[in-house]
Amino acid sequence: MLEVKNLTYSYEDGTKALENVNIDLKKGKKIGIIGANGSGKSTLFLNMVGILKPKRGNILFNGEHIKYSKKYLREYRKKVNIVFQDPDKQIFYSNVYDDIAFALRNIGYDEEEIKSRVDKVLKRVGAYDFKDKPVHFLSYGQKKRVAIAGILVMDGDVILFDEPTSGLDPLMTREIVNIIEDISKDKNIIISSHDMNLIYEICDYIYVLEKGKVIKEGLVNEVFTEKEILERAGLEEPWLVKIHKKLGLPLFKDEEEFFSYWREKYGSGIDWS
Ligand SMILES: Nc1ncnc2c1ncn2[C@@H]1O[C@H](COP(=O)(O)OP(=O)(O)OP(=O)(O)O)[C@@H](O)[C@H]1O
Repeated sequence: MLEVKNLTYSYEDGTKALENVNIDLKKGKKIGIIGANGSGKSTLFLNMVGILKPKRGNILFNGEHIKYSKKYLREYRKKVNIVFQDPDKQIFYSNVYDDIAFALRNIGYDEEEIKSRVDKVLKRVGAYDFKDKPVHFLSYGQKKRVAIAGILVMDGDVILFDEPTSGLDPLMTREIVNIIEDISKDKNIIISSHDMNLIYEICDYIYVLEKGKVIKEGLVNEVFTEKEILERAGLEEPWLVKIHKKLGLPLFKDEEEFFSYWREKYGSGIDWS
């Protein structure tokens, strides 16, 4: 599994973007990295996938320090990969199918195997219907699905999502959330965002970044009830947390928790269906 140990990173111009950051993916299946603009989320992700190299500290995968040779990174990115915020950074081919097939062709799979794998991921992200379309005709949300499919087709272990819903309308946001939830059933995922509602809904363990430092980590319910920490990090409480607090209710993560609390307290007098 992936681990970040005492990571410090500074850019060429001297900006210290990360300082002594520790992240352990074993702590949750769906890890959230939250922080305001410029807090270091993207820098952290770029270090985790080996695009940037730590000035101090290490990235460990399955207990071993990652290496920075081309050969090592090619193998590493079959296991750990990133879906960038901007899908245009990720899509290189003018045709959807070819773009997703690219990595598999590079590895040397035969075309039959490639077709079966590509079709499978296209269906999984709801992009099968436009698989033969030129990429420049796709909407932003459709490109986002193609970018996710391009990573998913590698069938790795860990996927990092950098601001996965930024720039999407509510309907497309919901669809991307559903795709991420589905992917998280068989992969470890890590999501960076300043959308607290999204992180609250999806993630189980959270790290809060402020000016390159982790100022808090913990289970969702522990982190999101700490208003001062969120304010310090320049973030807002999720709307659901605000409502819980106003109503004096304990913090429920999902409908199931809410209904079982309600049934226990008030019996089954109300028909919620
Ligand atoms: N190439 C670069 N050269 C110099 N400084 C940089 C570079 N990229 C990022 N930074 C700086 O590093 C710090 C962390 O930036 P980073 O992009 O990692 O934050 P972020 O949390 O991802 O922000 P956002 O939410 O806006 O994407 C900021 O102060 C930023 O200005």
